[in-house]
Amino acid sequence: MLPTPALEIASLSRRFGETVAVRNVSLAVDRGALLCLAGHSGCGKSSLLRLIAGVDAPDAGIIRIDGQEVAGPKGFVEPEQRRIGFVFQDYALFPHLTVQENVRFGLRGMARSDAILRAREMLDGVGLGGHAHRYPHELSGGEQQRVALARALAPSPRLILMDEPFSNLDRALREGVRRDTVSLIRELGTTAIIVSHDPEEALSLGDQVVLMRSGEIVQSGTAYDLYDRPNGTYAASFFAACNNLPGLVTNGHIETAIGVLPLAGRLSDGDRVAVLVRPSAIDVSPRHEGESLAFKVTARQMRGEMEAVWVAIPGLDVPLEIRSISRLPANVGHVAVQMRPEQAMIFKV
Ligand SMILES: Nc1ncnc2c1ncn2[C@@H]1O[C@H](COP(=O)(O)OP(=O)(O)OP(=O)(O)O)[C@@H](O)[C@H]1O
Repeated sequence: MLPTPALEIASLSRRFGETVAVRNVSLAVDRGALLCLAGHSGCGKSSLLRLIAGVDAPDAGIIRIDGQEVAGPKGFVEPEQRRIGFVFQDYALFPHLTVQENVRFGLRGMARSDAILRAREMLDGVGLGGHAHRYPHELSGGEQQRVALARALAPSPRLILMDEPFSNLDRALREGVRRDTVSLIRELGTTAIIVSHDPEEALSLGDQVVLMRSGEIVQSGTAYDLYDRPNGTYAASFFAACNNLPGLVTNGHIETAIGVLPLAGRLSDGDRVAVLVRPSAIDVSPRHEGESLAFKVTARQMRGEMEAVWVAIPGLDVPLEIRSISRLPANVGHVAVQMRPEQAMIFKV
């Protein structure tokens, strides 16, 4: 028999007037797994998190935690009874309580001496053992985030929910805090759901990534599934900018403005397709004007590790964007471009 998932959601919906914030969402998260909920602002990520936490109730559908129905036809389990930890975007620390008291707040009901020991253990775990008696305003943003994490994890929740937990940190700090957070969650074996609108963060964080749009799940899978095998143009473009080339199936292959691709999937002559190619999946090399397959460079931008190059392609409305790690000569005016066929994503239109 398969193990019971830590969280199971079936056909969940929540509507606010005309707006359907969550529409027929179903998903399962294995115990100890980390799921990242990704999507643009307003797609329903926070609404879904609130339903799981129990601070809001669904109009339809079922939520089960460790096999126990917490929302659905059998009734509704109050948030305090769900044993869920929550880390808010702004951390929501109590300003008048010390760091240790903030962590102990999550341990109401435990004997005082045990709570102090547990708070100390958690603060050591997030590297803040020496800051126990400080107040939140005496901490940096990264330290406040770690206190919020320690507070949420201290009561050993069945599930931890984190709403954009890294978005208030500056870029230099974010990656380190992200790594430490994930390693602590993994060490404790806690099942976690992290909301992010940042595509790179979503790909790097979770065992499982769920992409939402207008309250619905667009695609769910590993980061590799979503990035390498998106199920449509929306998922392909969400995780990285793509060039969108119109293609036509002709004589058993796909013709585009920058070359021909072998036929993939169930397509036949005359079918129109969208060929999505990431800027990094196109090779570029110098050519002389007038040579066959020489395209004009319209702009270049040095980005350090790579260079962004835009190239005018006859038949395309917008210049083709290429990101190249090999250097082009400073005075290059025309280039040849070559897309890597295995990295082209083809969708019937
Ligand atoms: N209490 C509410 N009353 C009315 N509409 C709501 C309410 N909560 C959410 N919505 C609407 O539901 C939709 C989903 O909102 P939600 O906050 O879940 O999105 P989100 O993906 O978390 O966005 P963000 O990343 O900006 O936080 C939005 O259109 C929002 O305006």
